[in-house]
Amino acid sequence: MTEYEDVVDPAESPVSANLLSGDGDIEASLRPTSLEDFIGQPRVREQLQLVLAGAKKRGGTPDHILLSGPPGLGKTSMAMIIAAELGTSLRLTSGPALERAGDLAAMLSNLVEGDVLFIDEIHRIARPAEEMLYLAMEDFRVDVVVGKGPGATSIPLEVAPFTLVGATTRSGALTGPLRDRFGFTAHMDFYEPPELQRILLRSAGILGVRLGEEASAEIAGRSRGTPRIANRLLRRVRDFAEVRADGVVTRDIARAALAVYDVDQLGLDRLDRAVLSALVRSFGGGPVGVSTLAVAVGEESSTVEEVCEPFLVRAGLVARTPRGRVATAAAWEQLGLTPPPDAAAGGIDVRVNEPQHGL
Ligand SMILES: Nc1ncnc2c1ncn2[C@@H]1O[C@H](COP(=O)(O)OP(=O)(O)OP(=O)(O)O)[C@@H](O)[C@H]1O
Ligand SMILES: [Mg+2]
Repeated sequence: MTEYEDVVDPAESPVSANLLSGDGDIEASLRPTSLEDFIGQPRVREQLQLVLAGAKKRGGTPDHILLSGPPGLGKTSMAMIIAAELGTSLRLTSGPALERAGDLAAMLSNLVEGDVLFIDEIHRIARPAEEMLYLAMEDFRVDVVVGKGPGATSIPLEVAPFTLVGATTRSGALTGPLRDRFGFTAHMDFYEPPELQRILLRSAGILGVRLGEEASAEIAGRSRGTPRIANRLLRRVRDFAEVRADGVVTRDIARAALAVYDVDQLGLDRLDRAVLSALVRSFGGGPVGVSTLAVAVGEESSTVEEVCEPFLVRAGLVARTPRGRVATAAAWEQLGLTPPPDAAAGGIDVRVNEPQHGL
């Protein structure tokens, strides 16, 4: 599919479409490559800097690091930066790819001392591989089982000291033993508009887009706190500016382009609005379970839970309660409806099964 087809396809939303996947080469070219270069997440950056500098000073490998947060906030970029800062190589795999323990054993036995092993979507790792990972993380060895039944023997195998970097959009879905083996957890949070603005201006520089200050603020405000969305909107706005104007992205051009793509003032796209609308109109504002909501909008429950919901909660439109998801008064107003007198206020986030954890 060419860029142009991508642009005119009305079924594609630039916001949630492919949010869980990347955008290939362009995305790669926009990745920050050092901690210095990484915009936003000041706490995470400072904490990581200490973890890495401490390990370097001791001449050892740093503790295993877990990066958690919604999609598109820079977890993969950060994993690459960790390896770059350590001056080592990054071996990349993902939870779903590690279906059998043997897949992981092969990966682990190929590691060279100091390597960073990056496991994306680590919450989706299969149980046998996960159990092998415990041992590898703690003792830098694995037991490879050879044969079946009573004749099976387990052969211990040394693993070179490495640093595991795990990324997850659902840290609550990680088992306790796995979570406990990470020495440091970095919680990536949504970005503030001024940070997104800096990211946009940086990306525009790399892509050669003439982006004005006001236009960058306009796009930043509608990027749902997410750099990947900011970069994607920038590319869509650029198309608009090049096709319908002289290529310069002014605030008015940005506004007109975003209107074409159905991205509203809050940055909500069609799927977000469908979720809100189902919650309010079909379920009277809730409480309703996330899987029921997903069925109502014809989406995967994981997409609704990991892509839409974190931002709707953060925007104060949806509250998570132990009994299910509830529309806040702001959600009713967003849809142009009068909230019922008992509508929830924003900012409520009571999660029952997701333990909060730090170090
Ligand atoms: N702090 C940042 N500064 C500049 N660009 C960033 C930053 N964080 C992310 N990006 C941009 O956003 C894009 C998405 O980042 P990345 O792939 O690292 O996210 P992710 O958290 O791994 O997402 P997912 O959970 O979907 O895998 C990158 O291509 C990069 O260009
Ligand atoms: Mg990623």
